[in-house]
Amino acid sequence: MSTQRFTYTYAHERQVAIEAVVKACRLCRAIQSNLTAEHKISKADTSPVTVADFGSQALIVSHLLRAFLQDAIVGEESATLLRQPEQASLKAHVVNLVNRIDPHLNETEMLDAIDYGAQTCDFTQRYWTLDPIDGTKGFLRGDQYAVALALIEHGEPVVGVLGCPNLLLNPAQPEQGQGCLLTAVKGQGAAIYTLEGTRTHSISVAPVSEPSQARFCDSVEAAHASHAEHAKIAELLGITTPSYRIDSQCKYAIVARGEASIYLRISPTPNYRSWIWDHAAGTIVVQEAGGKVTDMDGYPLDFSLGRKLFKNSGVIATNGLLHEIVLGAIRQMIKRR
Ligand SMILES: Nc1ncnc2c1ncn2[C@@H]1O[C@H](COP(=O)(O)OS(=O)(=O)O)[C@@H](OP(=O)(O)O)[C@H]1O
Ligand SMILES: [Mg+2]
Ligand SMILES: [Mg+2]
Ligand SMILES: [Mg+2]
Repeated sequence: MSTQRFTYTYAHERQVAIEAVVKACRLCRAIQSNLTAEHKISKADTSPVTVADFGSQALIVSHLLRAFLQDAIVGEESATLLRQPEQASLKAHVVNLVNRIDPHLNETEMLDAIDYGAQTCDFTQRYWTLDPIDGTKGFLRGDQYAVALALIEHGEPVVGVLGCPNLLLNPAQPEQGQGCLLTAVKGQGAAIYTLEGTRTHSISVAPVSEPSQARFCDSVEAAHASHAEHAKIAELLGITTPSYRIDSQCKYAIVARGEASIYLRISPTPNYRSWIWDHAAGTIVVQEAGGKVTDMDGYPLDFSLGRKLFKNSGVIATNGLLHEIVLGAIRQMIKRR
């Protein structure tokens, strides 16, 4: 008797996730091209949020739930601020923007969709995680940002979609213009899609094995990454080219398609633990493009513990070939601290 093993392909999950991110990118693009000072709102932790962050979360959560009614979704934002009576005009603004993309979503449904993402869940089981705008500071500056959505199963990403509205579709052919999606499914590789959701080509990391030839990337914001320590690591590796500073999970995107081979993220804040949505989609995109992602001690990122990567300090993404040597340089840098 022959036994056939059934391999789950996540085809439906990937398609629905792409559709959701396409919608959110349309909203974010429209807002970024008309940004004014009033778009910047400070959250309780003083980090910025905009109408686009709320609108993006509403569109993505509601789209996912139409297909996967039972699924848990963990997003960065909540509707608490929008529900305050004194924020009625802000709320109306978000409803108006969302309705330009999805006219069927009323105010109550929109607020409920945003808050659906603020719930907790069993992080050891299947759940989605969403950063409706990653790199909000970059978004506000008019620079790079990403819409990042991933499906997690048993603590690891199995599907990832990164919407990057300001990243060139194909750096080898800049005339094709700005805006792309990167997608990956566990065991199936990574690919680029247009911002409208059409597949264009598969991608892979750069085959660089000599560290001094590698280009590395890190955060624009000095508050998010220790630029001084990154410079020491680069020096230990013999890298003389300055880092490619780029906001958001676009850093994972450029490693995945070979424009850089190392992404360093050592926080300047001691004991800082990253949010899961800041790394889930980027991690699987880099891994499926042939690269490697770990924390600064070389351990895999563990997405099963809650809203943060509680067991991981720092994040290092490389083309794989350079991973061990980068971890070695980090150990040397730490010894000299
Ligand atoms: N102290 C500290 N250390 C490390 N990381 C931090 C820190 N503070 C904030 N954040 C998170 O950084 C997210 C965006 O950072 P990036 O470096 O990718 O973009 S940027 O260059 O800073 O714009 C940003 O994500 P968004 O809030 O989605 O924009 C934050 O979650
Ligand atoms: Mg934020
Ligand atoms: Mg983020
Ligand atoms: Mg965000």
